[in-house]
Amino acid sequence: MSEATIGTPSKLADPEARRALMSGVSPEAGSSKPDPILEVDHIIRNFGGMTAVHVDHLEVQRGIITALIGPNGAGKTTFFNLITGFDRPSSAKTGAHWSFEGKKLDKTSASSVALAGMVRTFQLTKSLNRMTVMDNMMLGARGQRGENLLTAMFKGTWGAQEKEVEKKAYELLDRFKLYAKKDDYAGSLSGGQRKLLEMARALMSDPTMIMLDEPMAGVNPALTQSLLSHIQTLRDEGMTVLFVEHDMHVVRHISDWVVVMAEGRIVAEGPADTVMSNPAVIDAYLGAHHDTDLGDDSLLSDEALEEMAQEVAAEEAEREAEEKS
Ligand SMILES: Nc1ncnc2c1ncn2[C@@H]1O[C@H](COP(=O)(O)OP(=O)(O)OP(=O)(O)O)[C@@H](O)[C@H]1O
Repeated sequence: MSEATIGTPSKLADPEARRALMSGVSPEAGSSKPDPILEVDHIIRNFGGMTAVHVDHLEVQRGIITALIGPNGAGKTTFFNLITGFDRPSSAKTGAHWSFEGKKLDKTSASSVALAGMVRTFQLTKSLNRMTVMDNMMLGARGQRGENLLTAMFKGTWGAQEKEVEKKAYELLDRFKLYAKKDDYAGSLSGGQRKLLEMARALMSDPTMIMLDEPMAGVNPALTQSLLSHIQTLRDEGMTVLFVEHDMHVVRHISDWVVVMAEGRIVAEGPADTVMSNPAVIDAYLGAHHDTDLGDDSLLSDEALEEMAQEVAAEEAEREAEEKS
């Protein structure tokens, strides 16, 4: 089992080791993983008569970056909400189960999920915008593994604890290039800096797995590279990363494994290239009238365009021949 420790490289920092680890995994929805950190069974969420999520089985491999993709409305955010305890499955009483590090999380509150080591980033809300960067970081510690800290306050050991937490906050702000902004209001940060703060804040609780909901949304190109390398560094230090992202170039660039959702269900899994050429995945995106660029620029090559033109011409010729006969 690999431990996520800042600064210590994991054996999965080696791309070859990651490829070898996942090479035996079947690229099918719900496939078994060599060492799953998260296992989900029979999670269904209905809103009125509509089923937003219906996941029969999913395993997330420890120590790698897994992307959760799918067209708009596929159920990705609802699924994140369910497994992190921010929503309850409609199937709670009919067999919904999920476990993290082998520990059952059914019926668990969001704070207990975070306490177990699975944290998600949150967009900065209005009230968080009105707080300083440093206060946001301190809240990260309180909101996540806060019980210990609150107990410490009452026991009078708060001072020592707070210093330790402050030290960690400074280290993370330094690492995410936000130290100079520590006394600024979070609301004054740029889109990319806010994403960095969301990530840094989530790390205050020393998670084993971090869940990122669209980490690149609203980030300018200059900071995109920095965010991507932060995510890769976390993985290289042993953390498990699960992220939702619409930008397929980003998905192809950093994912070790991709899980595809459509209409609430997992429809495919596998390495990015395999998944994005899977007809079921292309259908899911086209069926959702989604004009997402699947990030494969070769699809736009002259040869590909020529091939498409030839196919169209052949179909037309066939139709004309049928009409004449
Ligand atoms: N609280 C709610 N009440 C009713 N319907 C909801 C609610 N939350 C989500 N839905 C519906 O559930 C479906 C899945 O939504 P969800 O936001 O999880 O999809 P998504 O894959 O995250 O989409 P996007 O990529 O656009 O963010 C959608 O049809 C959405 O309208």
